Amino acid sequence: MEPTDVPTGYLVAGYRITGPIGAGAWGRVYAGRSEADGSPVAVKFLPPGRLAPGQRRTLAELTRREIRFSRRADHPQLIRTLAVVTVRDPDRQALDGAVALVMERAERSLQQLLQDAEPGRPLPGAGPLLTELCTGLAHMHGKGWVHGDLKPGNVLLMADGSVRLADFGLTTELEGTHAYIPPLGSLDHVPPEWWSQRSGPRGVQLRPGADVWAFGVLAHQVLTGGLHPFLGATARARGLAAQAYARGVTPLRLDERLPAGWRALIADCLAVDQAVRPDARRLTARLRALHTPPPRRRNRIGRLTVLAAALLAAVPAAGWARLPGQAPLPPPPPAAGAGALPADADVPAALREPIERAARACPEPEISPALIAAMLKAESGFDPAAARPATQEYGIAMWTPSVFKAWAQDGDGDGRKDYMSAPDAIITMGNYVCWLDQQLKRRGTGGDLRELVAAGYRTSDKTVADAGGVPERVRSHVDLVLRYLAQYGG
Ligand SMILES: Nc1ncnc2c1ncn2[C@@H]1O[C@H](COP(=O)(O)OP(=O)(O)OP(=O)(O)O)[C@@H](O)[C@H]1O
Repeated sequence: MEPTDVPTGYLVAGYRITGPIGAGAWGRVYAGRSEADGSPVAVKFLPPGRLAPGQRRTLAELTRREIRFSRRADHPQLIRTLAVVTVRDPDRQALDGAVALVMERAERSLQQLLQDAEPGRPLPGAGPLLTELCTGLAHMHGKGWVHGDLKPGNVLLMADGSVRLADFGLTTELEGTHAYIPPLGSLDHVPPEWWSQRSGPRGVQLRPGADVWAFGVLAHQVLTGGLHPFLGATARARGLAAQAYARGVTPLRLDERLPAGWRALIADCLAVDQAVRPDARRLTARLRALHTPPPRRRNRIGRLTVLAAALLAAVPAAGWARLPGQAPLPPPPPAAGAGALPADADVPAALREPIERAARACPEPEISPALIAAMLKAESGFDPAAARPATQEYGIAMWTPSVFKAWAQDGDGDGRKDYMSAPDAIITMGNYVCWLDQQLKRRGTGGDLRELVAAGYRTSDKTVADAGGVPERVRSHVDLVLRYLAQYGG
């Protein structure tokens, strides 16, 4: 195919090209800047080129899909397309008629990150990265779309650390239970059913389970510094190994360093029968739970802590000890009385144990009993029956029921997860603010993390990160939390 060489300084749709980023099978991507405000962009040129008829048809189909889905993609984890134009430049034949897709610019791709990774070790921030990615996938599936080409090269990492799913050239819309795409894809990430399918006039059939399979492969790569779950020197050999597993000839052999929870999640994604692969929404909830420490019963803490200390001492360099997504290693025990709420604090006696338990479950030092107590007092004045129906906030921690559902923990051990139960609401709050704290650290948002967490609980981690600190509209609430925090010795 004729390459689309775009010179530095070239102007397209108000964006000035500043240099090449990379090339894919069908197009080239360049860095650029907006002439209006200097903001960085990436511009993908899909060439008009002189192609063989079959190639031309495929390119036209990919371009049509890319334009269609890029324009409609509207989610924080899907790359945003700012403009789509057809280049008109009769003086440059190779460019005249090319389609230029102007997108927000990422810092690098997951593919690049994996190339530099140490085999066997999880990438830093692996758990939150996979969770964010899965949120984007769940959004697409919720709309009835299948991405169709999920692979590390199509997962982009932004300057603020957030993740975007990109490249909608093979994205398609479900018609009933199936969709159709041209018979293309990354051999390393296509599911086993892809290999055995005959391509009909509309291409090959696709279901959301294909994306879930690809996610399982990708999760294995992210959690093991790039190792593919199926062994082989080439993508085709790995594809054959995946097919042998699907036929029951060989068992699934995931990297043995993977902790049990992650191993089970990946194995579920790599189920041979695509009907039993988990859906992306459930997967997101499982991912969240995997990289936030679960609450523990008080009488088990001593035993678990001894075990954790032994494990930490035995595998200090294994990499897993630092994986944010790994729950099994509990934090070290608090020294007697350390972190406990002052005896004379106005925290109701019945709430002290769940508050201290919630804080202990989080390895982040900012998430102390004093902070959780201060947040609860500012939220509801410690009233388990509090309700603000106008804003859909209920219970002692003022949970919005739909948000609570995604994070819910059973704090009182009655087998139910109920935001009107104070222990359930408090333990879930601890779980959520622990994740918030980790997200804010990962995004590098500057400021006092306790303030940021209190603000994030009222808004979201993204709102706080975008504001670069406490957003003005929650300032007075955060000040209240800080006042109570000081009273509780925090
Ligand atoms: N919005 C973006 N910001 C920064 N880099 C990008 C952006 N979009 C794509 N890239 C990078 O540009 C390069 C080419 O991307 P492109 O989507 O054309 O191909 P690919 O996904 O690498 O391969 P293929 O076309 O075979 O799927 C890749 O390295 C990709 O990470």
